Amino acid sequence: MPSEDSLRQKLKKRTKHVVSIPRNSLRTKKDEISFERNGVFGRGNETEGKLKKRVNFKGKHLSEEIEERGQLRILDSSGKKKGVYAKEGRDKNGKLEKGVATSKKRTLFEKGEKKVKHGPVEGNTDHRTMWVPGKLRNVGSKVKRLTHTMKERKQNVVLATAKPKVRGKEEGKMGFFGEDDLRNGLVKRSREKKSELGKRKSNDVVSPSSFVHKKARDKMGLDHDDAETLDERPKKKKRVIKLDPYDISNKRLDDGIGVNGGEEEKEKEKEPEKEPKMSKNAQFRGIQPSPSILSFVEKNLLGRRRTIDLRRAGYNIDLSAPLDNIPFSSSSEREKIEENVFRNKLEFFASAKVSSSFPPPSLPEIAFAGRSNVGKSSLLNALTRQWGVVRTSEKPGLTQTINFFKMGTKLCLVDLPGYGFAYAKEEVKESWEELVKEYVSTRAGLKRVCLLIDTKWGMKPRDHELIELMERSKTKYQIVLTKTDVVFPIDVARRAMQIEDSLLQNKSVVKPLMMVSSKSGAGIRSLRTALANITRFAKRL
Ligand SMILES: Nc1nc2c(ncn2[C@@H]2O[C@H](COP(=O)(O)OP(=O)(O)OP(=O)(O)O)[C@@H](O)[C@H]2O)c(=O)[nH]1
Ligand SMILES: [Mg+2]
Repeated sequence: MPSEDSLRQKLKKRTKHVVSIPRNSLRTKKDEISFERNGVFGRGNETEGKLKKRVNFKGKHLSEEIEERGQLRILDSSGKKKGVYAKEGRDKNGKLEKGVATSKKRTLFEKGEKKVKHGPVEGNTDHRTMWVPGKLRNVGSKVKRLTHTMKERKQNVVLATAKPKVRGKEEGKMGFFGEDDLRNGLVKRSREKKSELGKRKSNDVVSPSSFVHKKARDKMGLDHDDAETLDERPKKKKRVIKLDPYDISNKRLDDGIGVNGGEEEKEKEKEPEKEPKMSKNAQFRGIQPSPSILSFVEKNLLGRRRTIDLRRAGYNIDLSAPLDNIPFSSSSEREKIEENVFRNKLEFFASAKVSSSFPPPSLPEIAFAGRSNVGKSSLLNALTRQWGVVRTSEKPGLTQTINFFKMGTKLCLVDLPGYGFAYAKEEVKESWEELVKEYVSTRAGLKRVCLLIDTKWGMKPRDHELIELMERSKTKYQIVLTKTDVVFPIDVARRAMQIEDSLLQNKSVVKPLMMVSSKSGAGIRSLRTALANITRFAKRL
């Protein structure tokens, strides 16, 4: 077996040659130990081991080995950043650089981000490139921190306008930022906004990761879409003007409401009520006055009128109130009162706080009752045209006693205290009310009670109370609407119609309902005539 022996010897020689040659020349024992300490070989890097084997097998010189290692490390460095830096600490001869491959270097490994601050390893730009994403991440986080407040302020705008445009590569790139942002926590409101956007684009969503990226892009506000912004704006509501079908207050009387045969009235009556429950105001606006009332309102120029209308109607508007003069009359003519009774001087002769103080009934009496401030005292002055005899006031509750006034020797006018709201104590007001009730229900010689109702407000519960009382005591009463000058003519007619309808069943009420204005004098003449007739047929007591 000489051939076998020779082969073995050859093999031994080869093995010795490979192992013995390079160690002393390229690497000292110290270096080896330091490498092991640094953990390059000690970590059992598989790639390193393979490389070593392969190089040894190829029988190359170790200087070449190092060079080759350097190349391979660059290729290998994609997932082994630490290893790359450790290896960077060597020079071309395989020795470690001063202060790099030592413990300082190790600390740099541990604080990965600091490496960038110290600068990349010389002569290895590829490795610097490796850390670019990390660097960007740092920059991104810093920017995020600095602009955090600003983002919060502008968040709504950014989120509303953010829309992912590009996918694939860019999406992956953006993932760095998006994940960072998500880690740092998103504001609740932004999540809600983005979820809305996500919902809207549910068809586009491919995977949860892409959704995360999209959210991140939304947050960063990198992509903008104007169309999206427009969609996010709150839509303006269209203004809807509701028309009250019953409100005809804007219509003028000469528009023919109810006057021209009342065709519209009939049509409206046929129509079934769409709204079963109407407000009181709507009900009032739905009242259709009778033609007789409307013509009376027009004839007496009742309601709020323009001065030009009064002038055209022939009234001398230069005369002081009341304007109950006849058309085209002069100042002297105004002094004439057609009714003999009201031409007499008005004289106060008695007042009573209690029924026992009432003067003995010697003349036919006409009393003026109503709520406080309704214009009772003013009407007395207007009727007699003797302003100042009866005291009036803007303050409700001026008249606190029953005041008796004589009109010559034929008639007695009685001014009653008002009821309802007044500037007086409750007990006092109650006593007035009781006195009034007693007077209207028991007074002998009382021919008529003019129950005054404010045209604007209409009848109130206490008015109904008094009416019931007069109905029971069979006292004749007549409704007089006052202050007609403060409302529209159509509303005067409506109020008159409303009250007439409500009193249809009453027996003691005297018709027609009267409408006056002590200020303008409208309707005063008609009322005066109506009251004068009472004295004409009244028997002297
Ligand atoms: N616009 C307008 N105001 C009036 C009219 N009649 C009276 N007034 C005013 O209403 C207020 C009250 O008038 P009065 O006559 O004192 O009322 P009253 O019913 O006697 O009041 P009491 O004595 O408190 O019960 C006064 O400021 C009057 O000027 C009217 O026809 N038109
Ligand atoms: Mg009064």
